[in-house]
Amino acid sequence: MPVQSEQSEIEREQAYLAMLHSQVDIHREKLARELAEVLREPAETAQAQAERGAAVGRLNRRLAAFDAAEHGLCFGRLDSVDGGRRYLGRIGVRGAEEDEEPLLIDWRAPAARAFYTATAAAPQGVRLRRHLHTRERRVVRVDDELLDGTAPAPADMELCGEAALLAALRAERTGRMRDVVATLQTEQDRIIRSPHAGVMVVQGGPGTGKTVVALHRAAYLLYSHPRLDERGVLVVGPNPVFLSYISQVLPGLGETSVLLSTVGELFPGVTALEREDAAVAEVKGRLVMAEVLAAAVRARQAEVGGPVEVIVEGEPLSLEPELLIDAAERARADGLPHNLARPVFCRIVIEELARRMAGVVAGMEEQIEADLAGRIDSAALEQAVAKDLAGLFGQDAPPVDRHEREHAEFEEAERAWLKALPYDPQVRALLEWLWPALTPQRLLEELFADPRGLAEAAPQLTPAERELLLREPGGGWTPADVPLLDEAAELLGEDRRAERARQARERARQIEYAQGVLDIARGSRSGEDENDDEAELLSAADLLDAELFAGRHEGQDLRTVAERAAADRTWAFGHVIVDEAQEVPPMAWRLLVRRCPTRSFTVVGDMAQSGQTAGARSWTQALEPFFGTRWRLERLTVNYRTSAEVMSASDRVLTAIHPDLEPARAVRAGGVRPWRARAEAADLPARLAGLAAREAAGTGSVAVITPREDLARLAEAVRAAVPDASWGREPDLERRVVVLTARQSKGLEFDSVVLADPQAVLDGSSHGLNDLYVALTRATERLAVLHPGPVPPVLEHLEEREP
Ligand SMILES: Nc1ncnc2c1ncn2[C@@H]1O[C@H](COP(=O)(O)OP(=O)(O)OP(=O)(O)O)[C@@H](O)[C@H]1O
Repeated sequence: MPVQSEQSEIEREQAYLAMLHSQVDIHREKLARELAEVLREPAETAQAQAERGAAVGRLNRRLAAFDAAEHGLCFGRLDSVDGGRRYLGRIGVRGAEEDEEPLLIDWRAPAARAFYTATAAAPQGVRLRRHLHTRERRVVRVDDELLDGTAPAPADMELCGEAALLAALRAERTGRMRDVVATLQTEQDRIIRSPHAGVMVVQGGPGTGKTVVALHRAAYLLYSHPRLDERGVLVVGPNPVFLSYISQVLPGLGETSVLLSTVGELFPGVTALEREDAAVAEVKGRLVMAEVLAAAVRARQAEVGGPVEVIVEGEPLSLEPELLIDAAERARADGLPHNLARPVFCRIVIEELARRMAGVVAGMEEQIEADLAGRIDSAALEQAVAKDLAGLFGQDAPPVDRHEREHAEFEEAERAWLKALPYDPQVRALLEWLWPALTPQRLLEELFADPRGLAEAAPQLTPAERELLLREPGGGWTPADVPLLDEAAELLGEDRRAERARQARERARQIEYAQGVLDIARGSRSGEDENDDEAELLSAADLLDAELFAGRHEGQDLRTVAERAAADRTWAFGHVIVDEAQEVPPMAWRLLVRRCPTRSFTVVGDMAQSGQTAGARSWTQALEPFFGTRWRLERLTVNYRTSAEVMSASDRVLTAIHPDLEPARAVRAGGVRPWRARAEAADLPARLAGLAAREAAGTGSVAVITPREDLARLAEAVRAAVPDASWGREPDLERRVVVLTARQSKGLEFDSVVLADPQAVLDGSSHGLNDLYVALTRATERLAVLHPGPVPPVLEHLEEREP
């Protein structure tokens, strides 16, 4: 487009953008007023409170969407062959009149679709696609694409909005992923809008936009299924660094009903920060652990080797194993989890003990009677008793049936024991031993501290594998423990009676507090109500007020859906997105399926990037145990991140991992050629530091990727040259230079990558090739490899240079 006409087009679009922003400002103000009004209104019944909570949530979400659209509000325009024109943006904007055509169409609306799918070959009625590049509220450039057949046919792959896409891809990385609503590509759009309700798996090589697709799909689903807002979407990533990398994308799209989490953060109340050996985590992740835990719970249910004795009021009672086995079977009969079956078991045992105690007492009485009978003339005694009774009741004295009396006495004694025994310390100790009330934490700690118990619960594991699981209690939790805790929580169930009693006490306390507040308020009134009768009436009425007053402060849960979901282990999400899904072990899948009983999943990953020691080799192997064959596979084939040059540097590694996996096609060529250099082991830290400093002086972000064992030493060397460089458990991705391991770099990207000691990365784990592949494919522009020894054969083809 000639410069002058581009300028006038920019001005024209500027006017439209300014009008859109002023319209958004009006809508935003209206919403803020509505929100203030809702918050001001009293809500006294539970229903009113729930309605108010829902209204506040809805208004807050809409406000967040308006706020998020402040930047890049409008990014596209479609002109149709019939003269129609539509503007596209991050949100939909209506005009002042209800029936007016929308001023801006939400990118997720069906009417926006052609923006992502129209091509020169299949223009779908579109004549022109325009990308608007904006900075704050200003239009700075427009890119036009004519789809009327006048443009030359693309040489290889047809890109949608090529100029805008390439500009976005060339932009420097900031350490935070951005949304790409303006440049989504057709194959990505198809997956994002897929109506498939079940499990969708997206396989794609590095940089093909799997994370992009997953996050935009979450936004799309929340838009097209408004009810999903109430249940929220869970996005699971491999580690906190990755989550912080993607954390801005969905809020930037105005979506707040989303919880980003690692699997290790999904058990409220447990912070799983401990590290452990990959071999231990691998055993904990196996599906067989579900059986092991079930057996461990079973072993805590009256598994006794012989009769069990308990002394009640000095009386030794013995319970035979058959009786206990029978009681345990009856307690389990309804399929209740352990803690909920416990009261059933306890009741059966207490009934038995009460019967025995009543029998013991009756036996003692009989014995006394028998002893007396030996010494007293019983006929004379009965005569004397009859005479006494006649004296009391006249001739109507009730006849005495000895058996009936004994039976009634027995029953009464039994009832008394039924009441008393649950408080008897010996009985309580016995029941706690036979069928303890267990928390998931206690079950796991005790199991992993008990070699014999573990051997009995886990015969499927080898002694060496069981040895890996053993540890002292109290050592903290690891991420691999979390799915086990979750599994245990399901097997144990939660006896909520104590919690309900606590809530009742809490409510009584609130009412008492409210009453106190009202009393103080009343105390400041004039003395006119101080007539006794009236005071009596008042206090009853005030109690009602106090209840209402207390009620005002409960039930008003104004937390966001994500906050509520994060605090509730039993929260059922409307949809779950699993990124880097090739990393998810089977036990974690069980947990995730429980978090979404409707099994609505988007699963994205790349089998070639699996770092799991015993990871699955295929999606079928990974998913079949949980979803059977009920999942659909989609593929992404174009690599948007790395240049063709960087891609070809990693080709041989991919072939070594999976000869049958097709490498993704790089979207752009002509970048800097990757290179390698030999650096003697003793010189490696200094050489690496020098190279990092040189790269840092260039453009964009820099990652120095090191073998795990050498991270601290090499990171400190880099820091000596680049003091601002960040490394550690959660490095700051917004620093110019970040030092990390290949595992930590999963899912991330940097303008420049310097890889240190590839052979040590290869030797560092049984999945060394996969780790190396991940490391090489993080670079968008520049890639350099420093190798202390001979170069690994898979990297021999890189150009050799002086470092
Ligand atoms: N349509 C697009 N428009 C602009 N940028 C895109 C597009 N698709 C992907 N990208 C960019 O390509 C890069 C790689 O995307 P993403 O991280 O989603 O890939 P990935 O398949 O998850 O990669 P990996 O498996 O290596 O983690 C990101 O910078 C992303 O913003």
